[in-house]
Amino acid sequence: MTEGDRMIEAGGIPHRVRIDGTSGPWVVFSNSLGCTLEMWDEQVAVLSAGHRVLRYDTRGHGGSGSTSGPYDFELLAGDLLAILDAVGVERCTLVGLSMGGMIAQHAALAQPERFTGLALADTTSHYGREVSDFWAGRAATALSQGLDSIALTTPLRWFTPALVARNPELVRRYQRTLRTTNPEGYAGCCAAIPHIDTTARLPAIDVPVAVIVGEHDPSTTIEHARRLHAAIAGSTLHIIPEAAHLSNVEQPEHFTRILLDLLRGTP
Ligand SMILES: O=C(O)CC1=CCC(=O)O1
Repeated sequence: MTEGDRMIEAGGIPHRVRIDGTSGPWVVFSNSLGCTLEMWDEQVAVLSAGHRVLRYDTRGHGGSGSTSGPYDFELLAGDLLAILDAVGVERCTLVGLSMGGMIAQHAALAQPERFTGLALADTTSHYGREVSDFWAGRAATALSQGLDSIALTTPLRWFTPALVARNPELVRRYQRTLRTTNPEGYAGCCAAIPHIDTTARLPAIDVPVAVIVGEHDPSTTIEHARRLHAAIAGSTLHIIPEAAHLSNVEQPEHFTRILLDLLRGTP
């Protein structure tokens, strides 16, 4: 826990929540697998002047509680909506990256009146069947051995080789977070990810949406972003050069500019 964090009961477990900014419209952030609310530090530093910003650790991550899996996106989006209820956030722009983008899609489809805009970054609405074994293997490894071996290789999907060479300390920081993620929570989320299947329901979203993807994202590729963009009439597509999966961390200024543009266009 850092000063400013608070624990909020949602979905039957405590969630670590942090709120920055004192006035303005709400912006809410949902983290990706194996990361924590700290992944948004660079965006929050800018947006909290003029917005109230809420971020939280997803179930099984960081300082939030965990339950045994498997999880699904109804559960994870339900946690987010319960946090919004508990804090009193009636309407907000919702930003999610990767798993957080999958949670954001489910939250927006469940309670569309609540969201004035969405940023769906490095995420997808559907995976092919071929990824099921990959995610089942990750879950099994996490439960049987912990996150050490996953933490060695995963950041090579999160960051480009150039970033790994330029800023090894940042990479080590993300590896530490991943290594200390609760194996039960990580595996629970791995069970949800391959079942994402929102494509057919996305046309119902009728608020401004920024679809964002790192040019070199090997996990949720440009093709996944194009599918999201094609399915949501009010969306714009942003391909961020020199970024892999964690495009907001690798190219924070570019990513934040896209969010500022989105926020300017939302009611
Ligand atoms: O962790 C990864 O390798 C990539 C990823 C896919 C879904 C997610 O949240 O992270």
